[in-house]
Amino acid sequence: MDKQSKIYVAGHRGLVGSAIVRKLNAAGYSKIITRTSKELDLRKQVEVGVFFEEEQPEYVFLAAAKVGGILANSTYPGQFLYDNLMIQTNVIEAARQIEVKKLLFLGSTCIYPKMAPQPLKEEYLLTGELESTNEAYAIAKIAGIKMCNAYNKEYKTNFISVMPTNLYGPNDNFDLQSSHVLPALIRKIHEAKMNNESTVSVWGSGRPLREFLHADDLADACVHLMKHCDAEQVGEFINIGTGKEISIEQLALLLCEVIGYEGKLVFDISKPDGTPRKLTDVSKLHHLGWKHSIELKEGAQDAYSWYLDNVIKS
Ligand SMILES: NC(=O)C1=CN([C@@H]2O[C@H](COP(=O)(O)OP(=O)(O)OC[C@H]3O[C@@H](n4cnc5c(N)ncnc54)[C@H](OP(=O)(O)O)[C@@H]3O)[C@@H](O)[C@H]2O)C=CC1
Ligand SMILES: C[C@H]1O[C@H](OP(=O)(O)OP(=O)(O)OC[C@H]2O[C@@H](n3cnc4c(=O)[nH]c(N)nc43)[C@H](O)[C@@H]2O)[C@@H](O)[C@@H](O)C1=O
Repeated sequence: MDKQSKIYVAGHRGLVGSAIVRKLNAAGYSKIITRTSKELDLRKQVEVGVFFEEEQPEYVFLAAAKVGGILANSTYPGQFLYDNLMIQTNVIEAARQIEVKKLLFLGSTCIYPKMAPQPLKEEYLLTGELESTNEAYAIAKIAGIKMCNAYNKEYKTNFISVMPTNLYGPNDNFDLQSSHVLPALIRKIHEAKMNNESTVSVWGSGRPLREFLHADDLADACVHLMKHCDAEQVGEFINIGTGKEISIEQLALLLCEVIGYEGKLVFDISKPDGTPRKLTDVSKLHHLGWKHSIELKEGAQDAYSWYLDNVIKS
């Protein structure tokens, strides 16, 4: 991939897609193609095919998807399955038809079995029952991995699949019903502080462990892999993470410190905990020459600053 390559970033307005566009712009890539979901609904196969025929991208970052936290995933499994299957299937097939040089597909570490050994190694895929709260989404993502690998085998494409851990950063989703835990807690703790509330509600027991990677780090890893690692080096897919975990309770306490809130945490056990742990084994990623650089405390401060500058002040 060189600075004149035609690069399509699907989902460019999202948490991941916008980070990838920022990273590519900063590195001097000048031919970046984007479309909003209003301009191009990637669930529509014919429209996707016409777009690829007309634009002829050479590289594709597939960061468009229907994405949400534990409550959204467990409430709308049909939409999560349908939208993600349609989006990824249409884009991967259209990329094959016009012989895109390379495509990077974004999955998620929710693809692993609920009780898989930790840290999660890539070979643990499909070795056990999935976590029920996001099974539909996980099945879609597993189908995407299998499709990229099937196309590499049959059509000799160069399609790589990456499985990031939980992400956060600029352009995250702060809607309290559909978001992930970190942006939800930033908003809830900030609002508790502004409204002088004595408590803030944390869903579940607070005991689950999660790993958090800043979207700018993820974007850096995606560009690194797109530039330097082909399908045979990546293998079936590759984890992207920090290899470090924290409990939800400790995350909430860290965010209270970052935001300057001194009230109490109240745990709402009517909400699901989800999978108890999903810590990535990142040895394969390190072996391919990439390691994260943004630690959680620094990243959380950056995410809160972005929230203040772009959500509160807007
Ligand atoms: N957030 C996280 O914690 C994690 C995310 N991932 C993966 O990273 C990828 C991106 O996630 P994230 O950036 O968080 O998601 P966001 O919800 O922030 O962004 C998703 C993007 O997809 C686009 N999109 C959704 N539906 C359609 C559609 N029908 N047609 C065209 N575009 C569509 C949206 O476009 P528009 O804005 O124009 O509507 C949006 O920009 C996903 O594959 C997700 O599975 C993996 C692990 C963790
Ligand atoms: C990236 C990954 O993200 C999803 O999996 P998840 O990690 O379980 O998602 P989550 O971030 O929503 O929750 C993590 C933990 O945090 C707790 N929690 C506390 N308080 C809030 C809260 O206010 N909101 C949310 N959402 N969770 C909260 C919550 O109860 C749970 O124990 C997949 O659906 C899928 O999208 C996927 O791939």
